[in-house]
Amino acid sequence: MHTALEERLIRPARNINGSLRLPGDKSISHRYGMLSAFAQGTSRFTNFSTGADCASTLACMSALGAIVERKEDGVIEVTGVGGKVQQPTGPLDCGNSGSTMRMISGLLAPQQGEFTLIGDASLSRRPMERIRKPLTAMGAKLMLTEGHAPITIHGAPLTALDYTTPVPSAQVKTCVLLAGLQTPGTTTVREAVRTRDHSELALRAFGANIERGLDYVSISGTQTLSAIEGAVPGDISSAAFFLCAAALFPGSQLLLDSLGLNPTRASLLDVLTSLGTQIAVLNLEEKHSELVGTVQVSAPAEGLGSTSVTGALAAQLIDELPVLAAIAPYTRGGIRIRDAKELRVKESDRIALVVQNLRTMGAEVEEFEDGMDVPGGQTLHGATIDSGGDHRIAMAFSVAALRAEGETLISGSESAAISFPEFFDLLDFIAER
Ligand SMILES: O=C(O)C1=C[C@@H](OP(=O)(O)O)[C@@H](O)[C@H](O)C1
Ligand SMILES: C=C(OP(=O)(O)O)C(=O)O
Repeated sequence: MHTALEERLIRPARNINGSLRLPGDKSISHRYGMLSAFAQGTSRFTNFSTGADCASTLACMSALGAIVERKEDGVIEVTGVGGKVQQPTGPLDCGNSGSTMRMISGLLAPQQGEFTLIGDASLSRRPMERIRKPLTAMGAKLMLTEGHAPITIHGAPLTALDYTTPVPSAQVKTCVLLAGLQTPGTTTVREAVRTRDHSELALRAFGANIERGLDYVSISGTQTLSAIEGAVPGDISSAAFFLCAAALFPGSQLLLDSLGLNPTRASLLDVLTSLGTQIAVLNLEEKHSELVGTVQVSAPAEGLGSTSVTGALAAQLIDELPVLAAIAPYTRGGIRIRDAKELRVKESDRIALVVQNLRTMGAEVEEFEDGMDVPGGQTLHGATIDSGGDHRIAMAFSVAALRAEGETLISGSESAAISFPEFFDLLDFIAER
């Protein structure tokens, strides 16, 4: 089936002003959705992610026997299967969501039954060998299609594993932990760069026993999870678009409340600070061990400076790099990004698409295998942006468009709904024209 791409016109803005509360974090919602569906009892969440990716997770978990009820005001209730999933009647459709496919594979590998996981064209191009390897080492019977989806799993009892992840990936870490949860003995995941730790925090919240050190996390099997109630913190990766937009306009004032500020996710605030943006964090509290707070941003009168994102920082900021690169031409000194090769295997090749779209808007940019150099002090013009069906590219260039000369058309703008369906309405709300 071929569906026409939607186009969205973005006009330049004069300023960014406003106060917002954002929908729930996508990464946390995936984990709460998956774990509550697997646990014993009924869980209840407010501010669950409104994105299509988390809807894919919930749909897969329903097909596996969980009862998912959507109440008013973004509340969802999930009654779990109590540790044993049902055999689904057809393939589990993970849509566009790498998180869903990789994490559910770990959950299902030790379960009884046969499961097929499929995804859309973009997800079917993404690397899955990274989960096949550790799961196979645990004894799982898991077949890929030339390294990709569709994935077929013949569930079987597994043996515990001590695994060092070759690429920084919280999805792979979670996949192994979810298999370890159901496997006798202790399963350990070691990582050179500490990736987002929502799974560790969520597993604990659901009652699992997890041990962790600076560079490892261990889970002992077999454990039963119990239902929880909670509020999902606002999504900082969605907030990134508005934080970067505000940083572009001296005189802007943006306040985001109930925002997730987990230290493994909040490095963007440090990077924006290093560029000269003033950021205040207020009302910090913890919800199921996740830090939540209010963030107030205002841009420097003299414009943004320059910065370099490399090493562990690049891995921790991986989802925010497209928007950082998209605002880089408007800084005074430019932004250098390296060690971000993983960007090439996301929903699109995000290095290639960012470079292509920056050039379409008239920017000078140098592409590297693992990043890019974007010089500062540039003037961009409006253009037609190819989002490649990638939500973060569509939203990143909507932000770049706010400071461009002339209007910009975002082609494939509907992809924003993968993580942030409210994006364009909220952008209109805070952008003064
Ligand atoms: O665990 C998660 O929720 C995610 C981990 C990251 O992917 P990788 O695990 O592939 O690095 C990130 O890019 C993705 O948006 C969400
Ligand atoms: C890479 C992303 O998600 P996923 O891997 O779950 O598709 C993303 O949201 O930017």
